[in-house]
Amino acid sequence: MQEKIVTGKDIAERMKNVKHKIAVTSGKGGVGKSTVAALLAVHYARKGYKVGIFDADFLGPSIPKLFGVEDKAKELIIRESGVSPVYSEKYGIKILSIQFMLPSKESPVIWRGLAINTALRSFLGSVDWEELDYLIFDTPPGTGDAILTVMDFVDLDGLIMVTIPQELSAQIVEKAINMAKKMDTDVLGIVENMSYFECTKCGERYYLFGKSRAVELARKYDIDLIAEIPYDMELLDLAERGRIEDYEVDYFEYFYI
Ligand SMILES: Nc1ncnc2c1ncn2[C@@H]1O[C@H](COP(=O)(O)OP(=O)(O)OP(=O)(O)O)[C@@H](O)[C@H]1O
Repeated sequence: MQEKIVTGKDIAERMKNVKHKIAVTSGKGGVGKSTVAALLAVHYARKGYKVGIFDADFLGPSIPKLFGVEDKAKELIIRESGVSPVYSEKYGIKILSIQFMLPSKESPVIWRGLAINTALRSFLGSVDWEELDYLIFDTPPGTGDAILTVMDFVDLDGLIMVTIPQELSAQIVEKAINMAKKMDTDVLGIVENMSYFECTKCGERYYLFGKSRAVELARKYDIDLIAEIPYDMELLDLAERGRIEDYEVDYFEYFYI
């Protein structure tokens, strides 16, 4: 049987009842991009909006783990009309991840290039989100195929760039900002993660990774610095236990989209 090729029109049809679409990306891997995408989704969900997360991070899909829904793949409902996402426990955030398509959570994803592009398009064209106020895309780090495909096929409100206070991370974010410009996609803001660690006993701040370039980047490109998130053991603990929805601090209080 020949597989149907998903077109931009099919994807636009899927997205037509999604009001806002925001992609979260980063320069380097492991800087907390998925965590930021999850916290943004929780922020909107707490305000009563209908929210979805599309985990398009083919290299390290971690959204299901953050929300404790790794074992819910079997609950995915595949109908003629499309794939229905699973729901997070506390706020009913709709979640779809590449991880749900893997035989086990330890399975690596070894697709690349064209295969990533094709698989991503096929997902984008088959998920039945119904109505959403916000759809957050967690994309792989860097300026690779997945983010380009998302920018090509989805009419995004824009990108949020996540960085840490490290020269290499800032450099790659700068590249990503320039890529977004070339693709005519707005950068909604920069989030600096793991900015500092605050001692819970004496309140002193330690700048673990050194000098921040987030403020400089924000100024240079006239982009908002949305948040500076500290290294927080409670956040780490909740993330590890799949309870990110229980983390109470809201770093997006002053972010309006
Ligand atoms: N502010 C923070 N405080 C403490 N731990 C954090 C913080 N942000 C992220 N982490 C932890 O750091 C690790 C990496 O975070 P995360 O998976 O969100 O990064 P990522 O950039 O999405 O990684 P990848 O490149 O694999 O997609 C996770 O264990 C996460 O719980």
